[in-house]
Amino acid sequence: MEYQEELKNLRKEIDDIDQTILQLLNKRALLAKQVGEIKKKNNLPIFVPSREKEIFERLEKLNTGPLSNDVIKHIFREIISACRSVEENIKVAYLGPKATFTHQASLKYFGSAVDHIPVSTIKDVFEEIAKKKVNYGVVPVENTIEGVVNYTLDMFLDYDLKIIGEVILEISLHLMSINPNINEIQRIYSHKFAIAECRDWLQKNMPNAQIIEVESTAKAAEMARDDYEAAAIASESAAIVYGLHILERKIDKHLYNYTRFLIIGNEIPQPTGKDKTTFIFSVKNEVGALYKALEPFYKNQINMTKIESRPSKKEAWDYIFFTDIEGHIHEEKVSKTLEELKSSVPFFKILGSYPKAQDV
Ligand SMILES: O=C(O)C(=O)C[C@]1(C(=O)O)C=C[C@@H](O)C=C1
Repeated sequence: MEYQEELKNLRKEIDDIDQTILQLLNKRALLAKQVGEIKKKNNLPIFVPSREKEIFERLEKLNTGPLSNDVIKHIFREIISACRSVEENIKVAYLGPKATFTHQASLKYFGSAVDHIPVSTIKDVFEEIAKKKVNYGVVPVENTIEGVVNYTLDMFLDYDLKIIGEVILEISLHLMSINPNINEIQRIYSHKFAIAECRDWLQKNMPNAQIIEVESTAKAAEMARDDYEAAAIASESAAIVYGLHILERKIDKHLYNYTRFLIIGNEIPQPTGKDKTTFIFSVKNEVGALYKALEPFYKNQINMTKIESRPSKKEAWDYIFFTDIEGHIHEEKVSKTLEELKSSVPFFKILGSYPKAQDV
């Protein structure tokens, strides 16, 4: 009986704390609203990734536990997302349908208090932003197993939009079905990347199943919901959204299966000290042209983290180089080096300077 009294007292203390948290959350939201009014008057963007990053880093330093930094980040992502939504209703288009990995990336980046709008193609994501129907967009750009999503890179040649951020997700692919018996599965639906990532497991464990490619892992889950003899390879959240049983977990069997997504918008975010700049350029078709173009980066000690070539689609055998470097365009060293490159090549364009993804 004594413990009941103790429980009652502890719960009373929790109730009091919840009340204080509730009052403070609303107080925080009202302050954000005032910040939002100043930003609107001065024509500044409502979403400020550099400020959000500063908040997460500060809290990480202040945190003494027992809650982990990951948990704190998760909670504050939602608090900031909710406060932002009091300032403005932000709309984000992502490569749908609901429960794709891109949807998860969008939730991870913006939190749940924005309008996450599914669209059918990567091109539609760019189109919605260009037409100002949404503020931002989320698209996949590369996977550690399957490589670059060329289609996303090509879109930057057709649209004058900026990369404002990136987010990295660990990919775990599961086999799922409305049918709890794996032995009755005749067909398996999934996206071509997911099928390739699970090929070893499929050959070994389900060699007779028919493999059917569809547009996304989420679409696969939706189709499996309506076909009792079928399974889908998709994410945990797709299993939840479409009400499927997970028959086998993590069939991709890759230790490092990550996908990087780009957040697309119109502005260049402020520097945070841990940024990345992405640009594209072409070179003349002559000996040493690429070597000469890249020399300023070596000379000025700027770390180039990626370079990817794609056909320009203007002339046969003419290429555009998609390049990532460390640093922000507002840093003098970076802007000077890029000026140097710009003056020596036939084509150059900045795609964005944005905070590096924190995890991984
Ligand atoms: O500091 C701001 O600019 C705010 O609008 C407040 C706030 C927050 O909730 O802390 C909300 C949205 C911004 O992206 C950054 C931070």
